Amino acid sequence: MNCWESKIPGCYEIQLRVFQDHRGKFVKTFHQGIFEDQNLETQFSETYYSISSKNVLRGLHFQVPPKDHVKLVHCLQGEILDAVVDLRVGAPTYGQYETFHLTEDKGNSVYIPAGLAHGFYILSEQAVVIYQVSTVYAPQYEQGILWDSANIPWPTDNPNISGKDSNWKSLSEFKSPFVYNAPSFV
Ligand SMILES: Cc1cn([C@H]2C[C@H](O)[C@@H](COP(=O)(O)OP(=O)(O)O[C@H]3O[C@@H](C)C(=O)[C@@H](O)[C@H]3O)O2)c(=O)[nH]c1=O
Repeated sequence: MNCWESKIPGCYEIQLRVFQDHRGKFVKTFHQGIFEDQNLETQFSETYYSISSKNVLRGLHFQVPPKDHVKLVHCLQGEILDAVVDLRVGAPTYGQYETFHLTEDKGNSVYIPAGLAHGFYILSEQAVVIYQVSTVYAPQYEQGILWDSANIPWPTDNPNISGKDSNWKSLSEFKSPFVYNAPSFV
């Protein structure tokens, strides 16, 4: 497993090892020891997946404190444009986005620290996206920002989105409760 920090501190792209043979593929998406070695969260509380068709956009979502959480996102089937926006007040990248091209073929994941909004757009005919999150789903703490309010270069202006996702506040209207804790070095 290789891990690269993106321009957003604490947000990583992870390249998994893909074993391929005449039967197909074998990919391990999480290994406690390796995550500990990289100082990444290892206590995940829930795992879930969604199946979406082309042109669907889900997001941009997050849970606010005290139910905020780390997300580990992996595209099991198909191809997505994954995006995060830094909502941590005081972060050097506050308000900025980063995108990742997650595909079944590459076998890559995104590790998203608490305090980032997350969403993705489906590039393939269908995509299956699986997540691990470090706190359980708490609908009363679930919030979002409008998908097109953070300058993310989505491939379309007219994605297929849920009613809920069309009604979030824009990034500029959102009062962030997240505070950036810079990593401390001894
Ligand atoms: C996220 C979630 C949803 N649900 C329910 C609520 C609803 O009835 C149904 C679909 O929920 P949503 O419309 O919120 O699903 P979706 O828009 O796919 O939400 C997901 O979007 C991406 C971008 C993320 O980052 C995820 O963490 C999650 O927020 O599933 C749960 O029961 N548990 C959960 O953890």
